[in-house]
Amino acid sequence: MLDFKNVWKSYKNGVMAVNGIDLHINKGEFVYIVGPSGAGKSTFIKLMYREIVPTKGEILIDGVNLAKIKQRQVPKLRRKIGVVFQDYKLLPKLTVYENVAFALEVIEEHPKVIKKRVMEVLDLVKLKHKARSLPTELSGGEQQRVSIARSICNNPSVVIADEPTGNLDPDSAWSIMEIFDRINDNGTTVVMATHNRDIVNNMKRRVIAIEGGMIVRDEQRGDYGYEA
Ligand SMILES: Nc1ncnc2c1ncn2[C@@H]1O[C@H](COP(=O)(O)OP(=O)(O)OP(=O)(O)O)[C@@H](O)[C@H]1O
Repeated sequence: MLDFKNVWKSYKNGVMAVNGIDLHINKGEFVYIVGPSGAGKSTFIKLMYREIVPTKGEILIDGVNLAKIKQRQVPKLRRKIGVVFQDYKLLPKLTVYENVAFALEVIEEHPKVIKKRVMEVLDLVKLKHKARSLPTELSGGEQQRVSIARSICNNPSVVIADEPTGNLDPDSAWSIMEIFDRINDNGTTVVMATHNRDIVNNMKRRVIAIEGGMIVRDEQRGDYGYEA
């Protein structure tokens, strides 16, 4: 479902952040992206959801070449992809319900469908009872659960997460991982950049290690492989 073919990315300042990556991820896989700080993980993740485009090479999601699509087609592409960030990126003046509904309103989903789907995903992340709360009234773990609900509300084929547990205490981090696990069990591909050694070593999945913008290791049920 996701292919990188000889992908390179250099930034304007000359930094080569991704150096010739070839990769195939199957539908339904769960993949951790690990590596030292500055290794190129975030760049790799941003390429995947077309926040940035490669300097060279091709990235295909479900056969669609991300470099070839026009700017106006990007929202359509994003329907296939859910994105979760370390800092949640919720809209502070909107309630939990409205934050999730917003993702469906922008793709002009029918109001009846929106209501049903928002309550379904809030139920999945166990936050139905907080639907009327503002993000500032929630803990960090709860805010991240809202952001996951938002990322999956339009049934994407892949959820891409950049350090989703980076700001959370261990208990909240594990509750977030349980949700990702459940999403993956339902058939959604999950790609997650993380520095969380404990999680990678205890919830075994495919591990891709990046160093200097290159894949240096790719193992099924791998270890984190670096000191914490
Ligand atoms: N917008 C940018 N402009 C120029 N250089 C950048 C930009 N973003 C990242 N870089 C550089 O590209 C390289 C890879 O950065 P990236 O953020 O992808 O690493 P990372 O593995 O995600 O690091 P971390 O674990 O610290 O988040 C680094 O040398 C970084 O300084």
